[in-house]
Amino acid sequence: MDYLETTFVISAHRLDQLPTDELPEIAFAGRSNVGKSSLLNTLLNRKQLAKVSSRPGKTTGLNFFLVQQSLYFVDLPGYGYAKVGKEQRFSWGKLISAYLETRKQLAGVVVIMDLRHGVKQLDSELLHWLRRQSIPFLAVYTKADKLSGNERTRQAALLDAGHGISSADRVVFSSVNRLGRELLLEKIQKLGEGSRAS
Ligand SMILES: Nc1nc2c(ncn2[C@@H]2O[C@H](COP(=O)(O)OP(=O)(O)OP(=O)(O)O)[C@@H](O)[C@H]2O)c(=O)[nH]1
Ligand SMILES: [Mg+2]
Repeated sequence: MDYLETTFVISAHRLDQLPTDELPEIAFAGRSNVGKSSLLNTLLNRKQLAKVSSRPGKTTGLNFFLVQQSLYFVDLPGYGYAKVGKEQRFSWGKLISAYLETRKQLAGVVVIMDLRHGVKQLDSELLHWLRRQSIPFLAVYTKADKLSGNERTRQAALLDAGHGISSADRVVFSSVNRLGRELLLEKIQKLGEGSRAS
């Protein structure tokens, strides 16, 4: 799957701005600066469709991309970035959790983590919460280009064990060399087919 027809639809800052057509949605979540927007661009084969920045806190709304006229990819603001004001952090958090909690069309969440880092508290909390809510998810360990083959295997095993994730439910990925892109697209398609709305 190389070219995916995609259009940017809306950057929503309130739930009443979300699309009303009831297509399934796949949300992309993770710590600030982990590479969510880069991953979306890599999946969609577009350079700067989702805005990328080396400074954390780039994505601020729920950004909806319509893919192949059939589902939405939703780029979420990152969590865990200390330098945005408390108030802004709180309102993002509220928006994201309200969205994840109430959205019927949400088919699943792709949870993106940095392959170089160990288990992070906020990622653990999100994964626990998704399990409790019975929201299907996929884990992605990104920035794999920064590690050698051996280190990749070791780090992936550490994250699997730390988060209780089976190797079939995660993808080792890189937006720089596109490692894992095909596998992730396949898994996302499966996630979309199990939509809560259908
Ligand atoms: N080496 C490497 N760098 C990456 C990769 N993915 C993202 N980056 C870099 O990481 C930084 C953050 O990328 P973004 O895609 O903006 O991250 P984000 O998670 O969307 O960030 P927020 O929207 O601020 O939460 C940028 O400098 C990217 O170029 C990757 O796979 N490998
Ligand atoms: Mg972003």
